[in-house]
Amino acid sequence: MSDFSSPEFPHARKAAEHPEGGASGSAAAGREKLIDGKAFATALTRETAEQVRAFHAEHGVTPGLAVVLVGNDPASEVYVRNKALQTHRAGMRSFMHMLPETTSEAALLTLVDRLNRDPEIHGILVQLPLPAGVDARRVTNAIAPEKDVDGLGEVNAGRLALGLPGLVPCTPLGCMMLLKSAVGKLRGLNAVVVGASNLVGKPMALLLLNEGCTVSVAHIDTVDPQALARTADILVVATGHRALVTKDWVKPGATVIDVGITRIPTDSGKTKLVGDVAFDEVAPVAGRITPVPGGVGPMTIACLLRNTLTAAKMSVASPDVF
Ligand SMILES: Nc1nc(=O)c2c([nH]1)NC[C@@H]1CN(c3ccc(C(=O)N[C@@H](CCC(=O)O)C(=O)O)cc3)C=[N+]21
Ligand SMILES: [Mg+2]
Repeated sequence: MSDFSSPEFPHARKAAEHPEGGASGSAAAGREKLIDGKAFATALTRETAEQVRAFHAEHGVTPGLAVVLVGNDPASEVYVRNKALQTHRAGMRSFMHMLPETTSEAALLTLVDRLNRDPEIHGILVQLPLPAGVDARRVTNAIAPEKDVDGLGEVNAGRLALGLPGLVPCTPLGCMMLLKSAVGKLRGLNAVVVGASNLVGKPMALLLLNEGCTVSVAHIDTVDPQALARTADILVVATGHRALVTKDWVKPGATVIDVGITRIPTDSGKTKLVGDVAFDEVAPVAGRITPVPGGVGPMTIACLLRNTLTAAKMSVASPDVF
């Protein structure tokens, strides 16, 4: 069971001490500055796989994750591609529901209800965004709280706000693990979160607050987000605007976590992923920084698997949480 007020991150040391495990990003930045999310995620998933084996040996249960993808949003497809691979790598079962763009809200609610009742499924994730005309809040909230591995339903979101144990949204959880690994003690530090989405910005701010940071959130109506960002010891950027954060936004020595993923075309006619941070100019100023790709993205998936295992454990333990 994860605990918002004192999460334990057993691999923090491992990943921090072995940052050479295949991160991308600018070599000029100095590899010691890079926070290697990919290596950290690999270690975390390896540990999850071990726990899945032990859990199966004890209870005869294999954790199962259902993913519902409606339409063909490119960001969601990146996620699905990596997720299916990792789920099997962790020894879990994966149930994929790829539905057409025209799927109705009623059909989605019926599917979620069926998944809620299915004893082989311990985690349910409905990929966002959902098509216009579908009430995403209604669908997300229909997921049973004990299977809500995205942590986006009202029960888990409320528990996070109250500092109680629950299922924590995967991307913010992954960011917290990377921060603990890179920074160590967070208590008393100034943290600025740029972006206030329900998926990342808001839960991120709450996790940082629960760790004793002084937290500010910059959003679309913030008058001078750059000046606010410059006060940050910890800067988390999750806006979806590529290269928004330039070196003038960053206090020297700050730890920078880049949650953005935008796919852009390259000169050679291929595509590549870029973040919300102008990496090449920010990296020399920052104390530590996550690359894109190879930073937060892999951690999101590793945390989804970890949450699915947590949900499976709760299903056999008659939890007092929900
Ligand atoms: N309900 C819901 N929950 C989500 O968490 C959610 C979602 N919907 N919809 C889509 C976004 C996007 N997202 C990603 C997660 C990992 C990578 C990822 O693995 N990134 C690799 C990609 C490498 C590559 O393919 O090139 C990296 O950054 O290194 C990407 C994107 C989760 N999302
Ligand atoms: Mg929980």
